[in-house]
Amino acid sequence: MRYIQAASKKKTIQRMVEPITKEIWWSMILHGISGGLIPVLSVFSMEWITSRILKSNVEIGEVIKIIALVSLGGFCLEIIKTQTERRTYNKINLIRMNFLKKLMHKTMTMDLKYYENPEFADEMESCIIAVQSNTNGIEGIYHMVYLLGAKLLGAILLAIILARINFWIVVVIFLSVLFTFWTLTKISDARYQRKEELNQAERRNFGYGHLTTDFSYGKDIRIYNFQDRFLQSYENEIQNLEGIYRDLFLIERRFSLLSILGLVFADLFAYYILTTNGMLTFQVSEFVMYLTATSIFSLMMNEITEDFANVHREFAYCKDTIGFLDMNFITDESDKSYAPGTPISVEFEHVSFKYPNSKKYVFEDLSFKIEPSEKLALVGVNGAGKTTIVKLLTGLYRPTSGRILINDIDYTQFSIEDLHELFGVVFQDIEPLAVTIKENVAASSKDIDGKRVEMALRQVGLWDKISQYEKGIDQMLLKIINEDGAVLSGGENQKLMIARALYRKGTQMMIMDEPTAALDALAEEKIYREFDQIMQGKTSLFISHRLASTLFCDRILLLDGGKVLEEGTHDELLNYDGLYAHMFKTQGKYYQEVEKNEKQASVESI
Ligand SMILES: Nc1ncnc2c1ncn2[C@@H]1O[C@H](COP(=O)(O)OP(=O)(O)OP(=O)(O)O)[C@@H](O)[C@H]1O
Repeated sequence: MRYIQAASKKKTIQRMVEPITKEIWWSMILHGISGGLIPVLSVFSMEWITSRILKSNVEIGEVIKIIALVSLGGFCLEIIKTQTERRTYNKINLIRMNFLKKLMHKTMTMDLKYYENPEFADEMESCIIAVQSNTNGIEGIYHMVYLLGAKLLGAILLAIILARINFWIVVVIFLSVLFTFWTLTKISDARYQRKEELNQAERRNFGYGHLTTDFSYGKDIRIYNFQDRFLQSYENEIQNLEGIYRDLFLIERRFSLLSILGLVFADLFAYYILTTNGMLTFQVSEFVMYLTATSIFSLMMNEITEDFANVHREFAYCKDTIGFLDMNFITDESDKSYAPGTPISVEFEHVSFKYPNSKKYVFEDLSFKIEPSEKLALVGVNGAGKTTIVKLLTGLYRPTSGRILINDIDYTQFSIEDLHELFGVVFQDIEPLAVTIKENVAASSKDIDGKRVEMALRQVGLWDKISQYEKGIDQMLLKIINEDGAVLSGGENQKLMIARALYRKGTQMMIMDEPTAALDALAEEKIYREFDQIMQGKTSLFISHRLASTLFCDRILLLDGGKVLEEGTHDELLNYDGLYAHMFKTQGKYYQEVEKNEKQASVESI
């Protein structure tokens, strides 16, 4: 793998043993002893019962007594075995959930450059596989190892019994089992080697499933007839997966045939020795006992082999998960705190940047400064790099070269938490979370100041709407988790996100990336009018395609070809008569025409 390094065997075992509590260990011992004695009891009971039945003067009462005692013993052992297993099942499940929690934390805190990288996502899939199921991965191994104790003890005791007839029976069965283990590991190794291909195919399959079931794509799929296109692509994905599975199946078929041959040979050998040696030396009851012991031993050894092979298979994924959890995916981590308490200045100093998987630079040698409390508008054509500037400024990505300074200090010196605390950001692709309105605004579930939530909602003009809900700011949003959740419109969501940026106490700079794109003209006009009050004197960066909306800003930067092409106030740039003036006039003409058409339409309708 390129990004994630699997942990060593030793470290993986260490990490997996750490969370096992004393209670689980004791349960395992109790389960192992009770489960291990059951097959031995069955084997001896055959001898006890047969010898009584074959006596010339059969005493039915005695036979029934033995059957009753054996059944009672078996019942007690079975109860201990199943009860200990049941009680421990949930505890093992919790261990897996804790691993999953750590993985979720890692995923949510790692640098965005990993999160946005599909190659990384494919590698991460192997780590997720190990924590998302009860029967596979980490939890699967715990369950299998837990159950193995009983099987191993049973097999050892039976091996001791069988070794009394002929030591070679045990040796041959053991060798055949080793051979089966080898074949099974070959099969699982083949699968593991193709895991990235499989993950990639599964990710794309999931992607198509998501596309067709996520209702936000529903309208476009129907209107633009994407159905055939998606079904065709999905068909290709099925064929791709089928190809991989076919290759794996061929390997599986070859090795499983070999393993079956090994097992048949071992069984034939054991029964041969038993019949040739045993029939001459043993009584019938002993013979029955050894016959039963041989078949149970052979079955148990097969089960044990399969369990070991499964543990071997799943362990490979666990090594990836532990490796992932132990690795650091946060760059330039500093624990130095920083809380200036006043509006900040921001400076890009000869910054060059390209995305990790890309050869093309978005900027080369970009320099500009935003003074404390200054309101700067950033404009430019699509793809000019405006959002990338926000990602760099907020530390979601770091410059490839050059420095970003906050209050003249290199921002890599501050802890990422403190850096994030400085910014109230509203991105263009906004999505509220499926929690209450107040949690959405406060971005927290604890210590929420209801008054501040209300004030922020009033400032963005959303209070009238929210106060109409019976539960007010305690109303849940979205229907994914709560079917009574409220669904806000695109513009209302955008207002909610602005309210979130305003709520934060530590915010010293407001960043608005197309914050009004989904707002209606009245709401947009109101927000601009009240922008000074909304921004509360904070340093502000405002990105918008509607150039008229930049009028209230102190300065405008026009970004083009990875450089600052023009810079100045709105009037200065109009006088300069460059690209900004051209864009503004074109937009102005468009808006004037729309306005003219609307007026004409209303006159005609009268
Ligand atoms: N995660 C990414 N990986 C690789 N390239 C990216 C990534 N995100 C953006 N880009 C590329 O970086 C360039 C700048 O993108 P950015 O989103 O910053 O532009 P923008 O000016 O905000 O565009 P718009 O006005 O359309 O929102 C684009 O060429 C885009 O394709």
